[in-house]
Amino acid sequence: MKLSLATVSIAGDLRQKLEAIAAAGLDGVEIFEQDLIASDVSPREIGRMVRDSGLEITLFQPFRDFEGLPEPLRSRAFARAEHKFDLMGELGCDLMLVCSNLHPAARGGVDRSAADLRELGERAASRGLRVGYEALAWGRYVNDHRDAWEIVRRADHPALGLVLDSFHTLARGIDVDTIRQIPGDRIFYVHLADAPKIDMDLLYLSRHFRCMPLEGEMDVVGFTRAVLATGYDHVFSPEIFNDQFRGGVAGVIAHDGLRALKALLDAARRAEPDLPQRLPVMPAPQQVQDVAFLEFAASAEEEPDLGAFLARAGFEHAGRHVSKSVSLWRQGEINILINTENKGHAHLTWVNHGTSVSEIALQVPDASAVQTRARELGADADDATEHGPGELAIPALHSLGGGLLRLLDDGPELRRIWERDFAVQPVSGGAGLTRIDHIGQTMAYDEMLSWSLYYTTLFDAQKSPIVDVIDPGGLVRSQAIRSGGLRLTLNGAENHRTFAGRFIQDSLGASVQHVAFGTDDIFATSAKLAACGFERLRLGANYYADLKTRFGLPEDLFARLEAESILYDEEEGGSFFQLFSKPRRDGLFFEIVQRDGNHAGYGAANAPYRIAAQRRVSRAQGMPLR
Ligand SMILES: O=C(O)c1ccc(O)c(O)c1
Ligand SMILES: [Mg+2]
Repeated sequence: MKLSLATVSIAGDLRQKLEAIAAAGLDGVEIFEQDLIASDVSPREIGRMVRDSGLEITLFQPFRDFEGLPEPLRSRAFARAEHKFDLMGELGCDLMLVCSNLHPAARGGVDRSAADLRELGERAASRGLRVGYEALAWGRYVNDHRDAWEIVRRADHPALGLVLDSFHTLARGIDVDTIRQIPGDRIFYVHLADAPKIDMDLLYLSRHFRCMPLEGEMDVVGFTRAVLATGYDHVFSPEIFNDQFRGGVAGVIAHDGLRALKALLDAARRAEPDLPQRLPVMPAPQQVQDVAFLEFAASAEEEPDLGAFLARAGFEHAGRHVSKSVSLWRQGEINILINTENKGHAHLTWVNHGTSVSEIALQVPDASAVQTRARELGADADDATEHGPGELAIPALHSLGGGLLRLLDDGPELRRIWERDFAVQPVSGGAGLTRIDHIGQTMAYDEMLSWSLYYTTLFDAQKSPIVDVIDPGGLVRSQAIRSGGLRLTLNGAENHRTFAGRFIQDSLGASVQHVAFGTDDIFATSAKLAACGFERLRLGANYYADLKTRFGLPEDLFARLEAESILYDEEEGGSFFQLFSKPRRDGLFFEIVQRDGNHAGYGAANAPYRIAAQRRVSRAQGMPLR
């Protein structure tokens, strides 16, 4: 089995694309014709470049508008194909994709198409080449893999096979199990792509919104299982037409491609253990149990200010690291570290991003198995575990954006972290914050899919549909991910005029912008916070005027919400209370939430009003927001 990537999936000129695909560790590359024609490198030289970088060319594509044409178009199509066969000889590629015809003059008819493709197969075979036929979801006569297969079956030529593409099958809602009846050796190639569930013209959806397998909402695992069940064991190749990918960082997207492929094959193997192929073996994805701690990187000068921000939220100083300049702040089950070391990862984070979250530590069932899975999925885990003599070696991984994920478990070593690495003193109850409810990470919108892929492939996690949040400066898209006790909200900012976008610009890259803490009694917490000097974000009167009529809240409850600037939301599962701190000058803020019943949301309906209020505060503090 070979893992490949189509050049159309990433940004750059052909040379840059090949470098990125090779560096990501894929086995092969599929040359999209436009990339070749646009290049000033000769086909022979391209072939050499590919092989020199350790890759092979898995496919040349697409050859369009071929089958079912009347003369003289038919003869011209064959002449065009012969020219492409010459080119493939120079490239050193033996498989060409023919996609189903869109030409207005094309005629239907299974036998006519089968005859044309049979002849093309014969001509290809005479040069030692092969042809694969793919049904485009918007093909004029052929738009279903079952019809494409019937044509290939009737053409009955060894050099002609079928190309399957998860997008075309899944976007049309075709039962993937129909693939299981196709003999595996008649499938010549498999394209993989996912997409969000948006109801729109399929050609437009395909050309702009495809994404890597597992990044969207289609059942690409079911598709892949059906393909594997046929015995197919050749190439799997993401072919992603995506507006963000075209302008993204090629190396990152190529890396995502490999990660998506490996996680996809792993998911298929777990769902269907009897599959005949040798598939990548890695530890199972685990559910996170809890957030064990968060570490902020700061300078010694800035530590008092951050400490005061924590103290105003009810945190108490609870001890220090035995050998490093790291202080521990506690409340309920929550542990927050402030690291002011002048070397190591935290220091680097501070140098690059200023005061910001440098590590997220997660409690998992088996930390070293998570680290192994991450490595198998291409995460860098080697130099991440910094520790002094006599201190615990806590497994860690580099996550995206330069942060570290630290992994703790209940094994005999790691469960001793607080007694071994810290001198801890007891604290009182603070303001009643019990645990970290969720962590809000802000990134550029075009990086958001990479982040969600990272978390959802590493852990046993579910993602919620993306919601649009309107900031007066632009759109921010928000994606919630949950794995057991870990809830994340990824906020993708489209520009730097939004509150989130401004934060990315100021911190020079993606980072944690907010931490939400849970309480069991928002009003008791609110009173205690007031006593601690918590600076709460004030919502406008218009918000409360609307809230009053939105839900039938009792008068006294509503009055308290308004007086204490607590936001409210409701869904079938229960109610949700939110209270925000004013943002710091750097844009970081805290949120306090109470979930009643099974409320699983994040107050998306309130987000635009909260953001507008935050912008007012930040502008008053001198942050240059329009
Ligand atoms: O959008 C297209 O035209 C196109 C071309 C080739 C493919 O393999 C495909 O899936 C789509
Ligand atoms: Mg395709």
